[in-house]
Amino acid sequence: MGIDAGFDMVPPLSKNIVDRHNWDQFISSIKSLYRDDPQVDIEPNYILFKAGEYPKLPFEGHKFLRFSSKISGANARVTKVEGYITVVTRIAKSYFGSRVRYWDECVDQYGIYDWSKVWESIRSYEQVCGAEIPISLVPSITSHDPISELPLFEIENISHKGRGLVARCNISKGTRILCEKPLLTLRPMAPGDAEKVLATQLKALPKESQRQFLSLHNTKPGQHPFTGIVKTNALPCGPDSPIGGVYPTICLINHSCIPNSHHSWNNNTEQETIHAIRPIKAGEEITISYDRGGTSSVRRTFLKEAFDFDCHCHRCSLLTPELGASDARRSLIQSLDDAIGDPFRMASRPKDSLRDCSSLLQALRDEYDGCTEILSARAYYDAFQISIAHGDQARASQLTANVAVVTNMVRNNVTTHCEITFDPVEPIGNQAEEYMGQLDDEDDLG
Ligand SMILES: C[S@@+](CC[C@H](N)C(=O)[O-])C[C@H]1O[C@@H](n2cnc3c(N)ncnc32)[C@H](O)[C@@H]1O
Repeated sequence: MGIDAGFDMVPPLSKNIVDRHNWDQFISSIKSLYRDDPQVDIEPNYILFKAGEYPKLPFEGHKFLRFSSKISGANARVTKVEGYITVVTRIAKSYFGSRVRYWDECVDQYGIYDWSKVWESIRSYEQVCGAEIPISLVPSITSHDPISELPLFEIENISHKGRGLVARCNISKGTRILCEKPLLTLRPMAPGDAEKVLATQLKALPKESQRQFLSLHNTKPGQHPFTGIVKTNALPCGPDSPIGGVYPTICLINHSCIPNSHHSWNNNTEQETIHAIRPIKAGEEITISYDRGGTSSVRRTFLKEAFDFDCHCHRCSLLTPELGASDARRSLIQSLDDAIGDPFRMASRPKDSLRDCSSLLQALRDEYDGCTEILSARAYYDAFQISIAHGDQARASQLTANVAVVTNMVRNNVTTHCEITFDPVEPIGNQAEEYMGQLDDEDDLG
């Protein structure tokens, strides 16, 4: 008997690249913190804390459920196991946030997992899982022209932009153009540290992958060349992920403020995927968006500061009157989006909020030449939420057809979503939009 304390990882980590990356960083921090501590041993498969009940941290994060020990009794007092638990918990929280559930039986808190499961997980630390295929050796999947069996694109020099991908044949909307595993991934850190980490990662790659990485564009060559390549090319591994991935072919795709393709991270396959979001003609450049929207001056400033280039896309190359008209539409989109996001307005004036959703959809269509499924996703979702919040089941159910298609997009974030299927679904809408438009005074909403 005795009193236990520790933390559980809830839910457990998976084998995906993001979890693996975070766990590796966490283990490195623990190793360096306790490098000179004679009571902490680095065993072949885990870190062993020789205190209390000798808790362990495995090198394979997906096996981990609990870090704990009895914290009462002579043994524990002598070996200060409580201190290890406190410090390891704090560091784990900095990497995994609320997934780390601290518990302490002294104050009637108990772990989430059954002890039988925990013991089973600890026993599994002894065996190492089969070696994983290094990311860089997994080939990319490139869609092919069904007639010629050649890839759908070629790499060409593009005026003012360096290299880029150009469609070899007509590509229809929804086509998966390319799918790649990252050559390497990196989380934000000081440039000096990043350079060292990247040098180590690069060294471990096969020669061909090293060559691919080093051949990528670098807007900031100089003191930190590897970091410069990552800054110029990395795409986030998932919505809002701090981890960036660098890809041999996807990183050759240039930016456009009216892109014809979309990039998304698939957490299950750990691949970045490029889909056509509008029909692309043979000879047309394949482009994605690096920016966050806004008027041309906002985009220009962002692209210069974040990526150090002046945009030469079709939209930014328009003459003043057309560019001015585009900027006016972008400002309208921004103000409608802000108004829809106002929770007080949504609660007190739902009809106005729904009208804004409808106007936003129209403004998006005007600005993006009719191809707005991705950007429209949130507008439909917001309209659905407003209707549901006000008990308007009829309108909400009209919107569900749209929401069914778009929730996937919204759930995965409208800007960098994953796992979106671009089946040739009739754009969400027409019926639901008409229904949203019927906002007359007799309407029972609000
Ligand atoms: C990820 S790389 C794209 C591939 C690059 N063009 C190459 O030659 O390797 C990003 C760089 O491409 C160029 N680029 C991308 N989109 C551009 C655009 N719309 N206008 C001008 N340059 C662009 C910029 O130099 C930018 O730093």
